[in-house]
Amino acid sequence: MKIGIIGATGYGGLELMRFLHNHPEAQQIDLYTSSEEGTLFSTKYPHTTNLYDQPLLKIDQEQLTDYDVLFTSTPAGVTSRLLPPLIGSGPKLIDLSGDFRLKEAEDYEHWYKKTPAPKEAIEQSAYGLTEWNKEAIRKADLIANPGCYPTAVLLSLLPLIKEWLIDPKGLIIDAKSGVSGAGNTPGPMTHFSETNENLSIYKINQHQHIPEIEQGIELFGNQKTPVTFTTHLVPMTRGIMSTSYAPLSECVTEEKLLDCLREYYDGMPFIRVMPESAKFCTKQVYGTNFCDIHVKVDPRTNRATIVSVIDNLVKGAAGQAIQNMNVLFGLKETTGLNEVPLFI
Ligand SMILES: NC(=O)C1=CN([C@@H]2O[C@H](COP(=O)(O)OP(=O)(O)OC[C@H]3O[C@@H](n4cnc5c(N)ncnc54)[C@H](OP(=O)(O)O)[C@@H]3O)[C@@H](O)[C@H]2O)C=CC1
Ligand SMILES: CC(=O)N[C@@H](CCC(=O)OP(=O)(O)O)C(=O)O
Repeated sequence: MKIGIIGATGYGGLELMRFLHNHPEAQQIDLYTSSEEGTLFSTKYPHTTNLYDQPLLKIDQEQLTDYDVLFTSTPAGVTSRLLPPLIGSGPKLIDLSGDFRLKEAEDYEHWYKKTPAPKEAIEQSAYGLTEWNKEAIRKADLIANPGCYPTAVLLSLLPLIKEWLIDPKGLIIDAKSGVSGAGNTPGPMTHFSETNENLSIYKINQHQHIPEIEQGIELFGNQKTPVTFTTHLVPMTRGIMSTSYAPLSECVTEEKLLDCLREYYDGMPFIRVMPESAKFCTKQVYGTNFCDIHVKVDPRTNRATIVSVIDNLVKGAAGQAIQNMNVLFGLKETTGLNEVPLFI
């Protein structure tokens, strides 16, 4: 397979390369830049010496049709312009940004404060939450890879919402992310002296993933409701923990919730519904494409606490993107993604 990566110098791009390096079908990987044409990748990132000693290429729209797969891992607002002319021109397009995730262009404009992609392009894209949308992914030329937080949130809640075991109307989702979620451009929020030994809450009621989560609940859980979703920045590099507090439907027990999750995700290699005795933390999925889920019921309040963890850069970005590539090309979903978590 001939693969191109646009945004290769960013965190998502780095993770794509790390996994594609060991992917048996990846024969050629070209790396594109908008700002550092000609620079050797390994000069920019010395940890890739002898692995990626190749110059970064200038983005040339005509050359891009030459690939089997083109990954784009760029800031919001780039691919809404770059990709529409490429749809159906040859390569399968897998976009890690938020530009094609929201089916209503007005929602994108409202939450991202940017001009949306053309409506026809949005309609042609498939939302890449792999475990829930495989049929559409297989047929699509453009995959809108999900956001990191929505991946963790939706994977843990959708089976329970779909089966009416919890009531999404009373749902409160409390999520925390490591700093790499903000990408590789340093800013006031990610500066070491302001993140180290600190905990911040941010974008209260304004996070761009709120409409994506609500859309996922409607599309796959068949229920339309606004949700409360709040994000926090934790002084760690990788990882997302999503903790949801959900009112239970009548006579629902912890066992019933666990059975539902286990049944839905039976045979799905990256979803692990963890036993009660397990320790539960972000490091148990560090560097891998796993999403681990843990559930507890409080009979006193009749609420469930539903927790999930992912690595934001892997299942939340590059790993899920490669999982989608595997689905698109009829490969085993785990191809190139068989990592053991880096726990210590
Ligand atoms: N970090 C995360 O955990 C996750 C990120 N995402 C999304 O994935 C995308 C990439 O994120 P991330 O890798 O963290 O971001 P980074 O900021 O780390 O990297 C983005 C890269 O995009 C390239 N770029 C910037 N402007 C342009 C442009 N105009 N045209 C082409 N390329 C451009 C830059 O490389 P160069 O200057 O060399 O062109 C840069 O290295 C974002 O949309 C992000 O929201 C999604 C899920 C999780
Ligand atoms: C820690 C941190 O800042 N995380 C980012 C994740 C953004 C992201 O990856 O989302 P999009 O692709 O939808 O832009 C945030 O909360 O905005």
